[in-house]
Amino acid sequence: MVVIILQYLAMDKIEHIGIAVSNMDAAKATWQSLLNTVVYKTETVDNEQVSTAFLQAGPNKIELLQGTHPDSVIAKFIKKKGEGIHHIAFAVTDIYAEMQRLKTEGFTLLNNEPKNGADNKLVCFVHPKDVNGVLIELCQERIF
Ligand SMILES: CC[C@H](C(=O)O)C(=O)SCCNC(=O)CCNC(=O)[C@H](O)C(C)(C)COP(=O)(O)OP(=O)(O)OC[C@H]1O[C@@H](n2cnc3c(N)ncnc32)[C@H](O)[C@@H]1OP(=O)(O)O
Ligand SMILES: [Co+2]
Repeated sequence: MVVIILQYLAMDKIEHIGIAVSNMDAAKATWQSLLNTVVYKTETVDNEQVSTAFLQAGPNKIELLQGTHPDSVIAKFIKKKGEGIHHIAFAVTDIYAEMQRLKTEGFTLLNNEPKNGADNKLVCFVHPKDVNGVLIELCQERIF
């Protein structure tokens, strides 16, 4: 029983890798050519000031992100570090329980409550300063 509970409170798999891009149309063409596939979903997430485009590579997903405002997190990131890998997102079964677990483990969460993400997810972010410089996103499927 303990094993099942521990499994429940864990990161299930890498849900997507977020890539910050400055020109979405050019980036979509690049990644479609690289992966020999087509973007399966585009979505603007206003509360994050980002437009996103998703591509599937086997069981894995690439999320292209472009800022929709000069002050957006993505625009700031590109200004500072240029285009590139922005975050790694993990799928979780219970984002509330996982957030609580990470807090007790001493990780800094960037939002106290899960927020609506792209691709029908509830999301939360973990500060890169606590994870060897890597921004981490937790994703739980939104049921409704
Ligand atoms: C939700 C839609 C979609 C989805 O999948 O559903 C998304 O993934 S949206 C993705 C965009 N949204 C976010 O990233 C939200 C969480 N991010 C933040 O809150 C900020 O970006 C934060 C706190 C990580 C950094 O913001 P801040 O204002 O502090 O910017 P600074 O430039 O001052 O950065 C401080 C410090 O962190 C380093 N940094 C910033 N971004 C990243 C990153 N993506 N990966 C690694 N490190 C990052 C930055 O270089 C600074 O480090 P320093 O050593 O002080 O220079
Ligand atoms: Co993401």
